[in-house]
Amino acid sequence: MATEARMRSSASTPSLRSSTPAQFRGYREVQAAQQKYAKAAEHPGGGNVKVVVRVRTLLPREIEKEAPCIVEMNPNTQSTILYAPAGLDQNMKRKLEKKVFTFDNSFWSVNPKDAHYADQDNIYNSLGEEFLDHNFEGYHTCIFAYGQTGSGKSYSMMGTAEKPGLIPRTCEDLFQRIESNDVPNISYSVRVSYFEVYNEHVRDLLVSRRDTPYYLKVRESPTDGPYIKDLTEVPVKSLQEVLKYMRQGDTSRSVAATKMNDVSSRSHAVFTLILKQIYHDMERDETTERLARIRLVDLAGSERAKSTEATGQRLREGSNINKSLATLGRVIAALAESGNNPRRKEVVPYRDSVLTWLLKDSLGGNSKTAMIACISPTDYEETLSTLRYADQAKNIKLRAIINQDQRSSAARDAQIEEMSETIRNLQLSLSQANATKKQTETQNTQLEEYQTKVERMQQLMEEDRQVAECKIRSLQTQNDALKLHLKLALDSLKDPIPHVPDPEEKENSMIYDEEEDQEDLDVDLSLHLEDLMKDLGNFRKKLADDTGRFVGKVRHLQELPVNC
Ligand SMILES: Nc1ncnc2c1ncn2[C@@H]1O[C@H](COP(=O)(O)OP(=O)(O)OP(=O)(O)O)[C@@H](O)[C@H]1O
Repeated sequence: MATEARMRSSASTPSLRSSTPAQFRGYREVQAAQQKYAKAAEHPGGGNVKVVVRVRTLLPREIEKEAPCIVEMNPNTQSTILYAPAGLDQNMKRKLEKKVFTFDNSFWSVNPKDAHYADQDNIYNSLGEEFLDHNFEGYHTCIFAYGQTGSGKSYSMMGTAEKPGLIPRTCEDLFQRIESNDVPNISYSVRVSYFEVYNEHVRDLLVSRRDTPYYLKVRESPTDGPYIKDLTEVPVKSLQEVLKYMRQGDTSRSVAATKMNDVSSRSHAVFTLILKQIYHDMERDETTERLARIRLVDLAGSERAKSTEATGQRLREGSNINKSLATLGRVIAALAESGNNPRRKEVVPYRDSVLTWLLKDSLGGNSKTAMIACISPTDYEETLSTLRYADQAKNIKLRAIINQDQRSSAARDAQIEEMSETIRNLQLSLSQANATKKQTETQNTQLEEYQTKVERMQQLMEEDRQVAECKIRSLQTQNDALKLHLKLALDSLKDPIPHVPDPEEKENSMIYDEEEDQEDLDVDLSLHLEDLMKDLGNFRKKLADDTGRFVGKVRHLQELPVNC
C-alpha cells in the first residue's frame, strides 16, 4: 500500500521535454537540450528487477461467500502481510503463521474508500512513467504481470475502457511526449507488435484469426538473441493508431470463461512498442540513434485444476500455462541465485519453454524489468506462492545498457548505398532462378533475405527522410533566431540607446566619453551584424543543400522496387 506522496511519481521528466516554444529557441537553448540528451546516456543501467505487489478488490463471488480479507499492507514500509485463514485448528494456525514480505511497492486496491487505495492512475505514475523515462534514455524495458488466475493481471496491464491500465497509459504518455517535443533536430519513430504464447505456440495477434491455426517460428540471432520470425511489426504515428492495433490484438487473444474468472486469459500476451529516436548534431553532421524496446506482458494465470474444475481443452491449456510458469519460476530462481552469489554459475533453463526463451533478454539481460505480482485478498495458498515467487525475483540482477548508435551522415549514406547494391545482386540472382524455374531451397532463402533487406532499406530511407526533415526544422529555427537578432541589431542601430550621464563626471570628459562610446557601439554592432549576415548566408546554403539531398533521396526511394 502506498501513501499519496509515494504514489506521485518521482520520476524525472524525460530528457527531451522543454517548455520554450521552438520558434523562440536560440542556438544556445537547442545546444543545452542536446547536451541534456547526451547526458542521459551516462546513467548506469544496473540494478535489480523492480518488484511491486497489487492486491485486488473482493469479487462478487468472494463477497457472496463472505470470504475474509487476509492481506494487509503497510504504506510506510511497503510491506505486504498475509494472515493464515480463520477457522483452522491451533496446530495448523501455528504452522501457517502470518508472513511478511517487503517490496518496492505494495499497492492496496481493495477498497476505494481507504486512504492508501491505489487506482490505475497511481500504478502508472509509480511505475509506468518511470519506465517510459528509461525508454527515452535508450533502455529496453519490460513490465510483466504475474499471479494466479483472476488476481487482476489483465486489469492492471490492459484495464477497462473507463479505467485503462498500464498498456494504454504507456501508449498515451509516449505519444504525448513525442508530440510535445520541440527540439527541432530530434525525430521519433514508433513500431508496435503484439503476440501471444498459447499452448507453447506463438501466434501473431495483429494478423486476423484463420480457420487453421497459424503459428510463428522462434529463431535465434547471434546478435539479438531469440526472436519471432515474420512477426508483424507496424509503424504507428499516433495514439489512435496504436490503440487500434492494441484493440485488434486484444479481440483475437485466446480467452475463455473458467470457474475462477469469466474472462480468463488462456495465453501469455506480449505487447511491444519499439521507440527509435534519431538526433542530428548539426555541427558535426552526425546522427545518434537510440532504440528502446518497451515490452508489456500479461501472463496467463497460474491455476490449480481442483479450483478451476477444468476438463478437456481448458485442462490442457491449464497444464501448458502451469508448465511455462513453472519454467519461469526456475529461470527466476536460477537468476536470483546468480544475483545473490555472482561466483556461482547457474544454468538458466530459458529454453525449457517458449515464454522464457522469448523473454530471455528481459529477464536476465539487457533490460530494466519490473514484475507486478497480482494477488487475491482471500486465497492463502495461491497468494503465498505468488509472494514467494515475487520475493525471489527481487534478487535478479540486470545488465541494461543504453542502446545508442552514432553515425556520420556520410556513413549513413554509405550504408544505404551498400544495401542497394546487395538488393540489386539478390534481385538479379532471383530473377535468374525464376527464369530457369528452379524452385530450390536456396532460392527461398534468398527470397527471404531479399525481402528482409528491402524492408530494412525502406526503414533506413524513411529514417533518412526524418533526419533530413529535422535538419530542415533545426535550420529554420536557427534562421528564425538569427532574423530576430538581426532585427534587434538593426533597431538598435537606427535608434541607439541614449547614454545616461554620470553626475560625478566632469562635463568635458562627459562629452568626449559619450562620443567615444557611441563610436564603439557602432563598430560593435556593425561587426555583429556582419557576423550575423555571414551566419545567415551559411545557414541558407546548408538549408538548400539539405533540401536538395532530401528530394534526391525521396526520388531514389520511390524508384526502389519493392517486390521482385
Ligand atoms: N484492482 C481492481 N479493481 C477492481 N476490479 C479488479 C481489480 N483487479 C481485478 N479486478 C477484477 O477482477 C476480475 C479478474 O481480473 P483479471 O481478469 O484482470 O484477472 P487475471 O489475473 O488477468 O486472470 P486470468 O489469469 O484468468 O486471465 C475482473 O473482473 C477484473 O475486472
